[in-house]
Amino acid sequence: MTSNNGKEGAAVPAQAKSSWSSFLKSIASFNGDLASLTAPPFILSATSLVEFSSYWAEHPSIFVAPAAEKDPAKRAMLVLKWFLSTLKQQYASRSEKLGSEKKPLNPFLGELFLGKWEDEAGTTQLVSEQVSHHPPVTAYCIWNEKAGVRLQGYNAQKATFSSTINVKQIGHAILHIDEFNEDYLITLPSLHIEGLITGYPYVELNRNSYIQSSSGYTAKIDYSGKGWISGKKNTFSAVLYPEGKEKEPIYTADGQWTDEFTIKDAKTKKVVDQYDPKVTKTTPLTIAPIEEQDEMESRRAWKKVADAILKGDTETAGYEKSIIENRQREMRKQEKEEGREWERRFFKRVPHHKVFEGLAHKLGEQKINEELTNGIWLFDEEKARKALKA
Ligand SMILES: CC(C)CCC[C@@H](C)[C@H]1CC[C@H]2[C@@H]3[C@@H](O)C=C4C[C@@H](O)CC[C@]4(C)[C@H]3CC[C@]12C
Repeated sequence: MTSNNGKEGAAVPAQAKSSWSSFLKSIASFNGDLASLTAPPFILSATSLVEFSSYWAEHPSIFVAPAAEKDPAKRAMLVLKWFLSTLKQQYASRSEKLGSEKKPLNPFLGELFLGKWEDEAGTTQLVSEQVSHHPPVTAYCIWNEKAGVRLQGYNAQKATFSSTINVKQIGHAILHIDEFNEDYLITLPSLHIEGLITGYPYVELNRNSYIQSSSGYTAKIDYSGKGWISGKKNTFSAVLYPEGKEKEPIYTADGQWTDEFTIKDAKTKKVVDQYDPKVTKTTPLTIAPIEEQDEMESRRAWKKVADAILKGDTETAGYEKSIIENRQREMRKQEKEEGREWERRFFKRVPHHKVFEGLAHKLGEQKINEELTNGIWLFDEEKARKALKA
């Protein structure tokens, strides 16, 4: 049950087999907080969940492409294309790289992941910050100044166990395009873990998710997987239609989010765009060398833990992790004594988010459940300017 690079059926060491079956027994009764899940060492990842925000823009050219499109319907189609192109990074990149999905490191309050992508799209910047620890919430902002495109959002996860681990994502993302003063609300799909029995877990997305634009277009993405009888892994089918007219689609998109997909004109059935992850390479994210990073930056803060996990040294990983956790406990105690709260570096809590509320209403979504995300989080440009200058 060590990584087998996706080749199932390889010999599994007896010790790993028995710790995996005890793990399976333990998750049947866990309480919904993924952070509290004690996974066997071989399923632990050396990467913190705060890094996952970068999956939104590993193809910067696709991320900024809608800003150059004058036609609003085509623009909405390009936003859908970008969203679909992020799914493989978000939900399958670990199983592809490591042979199976792994349990990420649980970020501490204030943990940061900062970087930028430099390529033909210019500079695209990323800030990701753990804005809450109980419940765990990550907020992020990704922007490309030249193109005038900005994505911001935050998310938490709530897990339940019923045959497998089922995860509901709480939160949303909003893409803003300056040129057209346009916003797109992106809802986050729920997911479940497949392959728990075989010991090579991977993510499958559930039901559907939406993209609602302020310009009056809705995209609905339906997810399906490999059934008992038919169907392929990681399949989706999407429609883009004028708001309220689901039966009158303008574009359709079909394929596998881990593989190729095609976008067609719904009337003429002509292919208008295609995407193949094997052809469209990702741009690597540039981050500061560890020694130049702030002490709150993820790779610097977790270095000793990550090194130990990669070496398979569980004892040292546990010891180094407890140093971080104890320091965090001390900080919270001190803040409580001083009657203050930890100051977030890039985000602020707001009472309402009008853009979200307006677009969510069009989708018939309920209000934001603030309790589940410890508030409504917005990128604070003022704070960011100061923090990035420092
Ligand atoms: C593998 C298993 C045995 C342990 C459980 C791991 C569990 C905590 C992981 C597994 C998949 C993770 C999802 C991941 O697929 C992608 C995303 C998208 C990203 O934008 C936000 C985080 C999220 C939802 C991860 C959360 C942690 C999950 C559920």
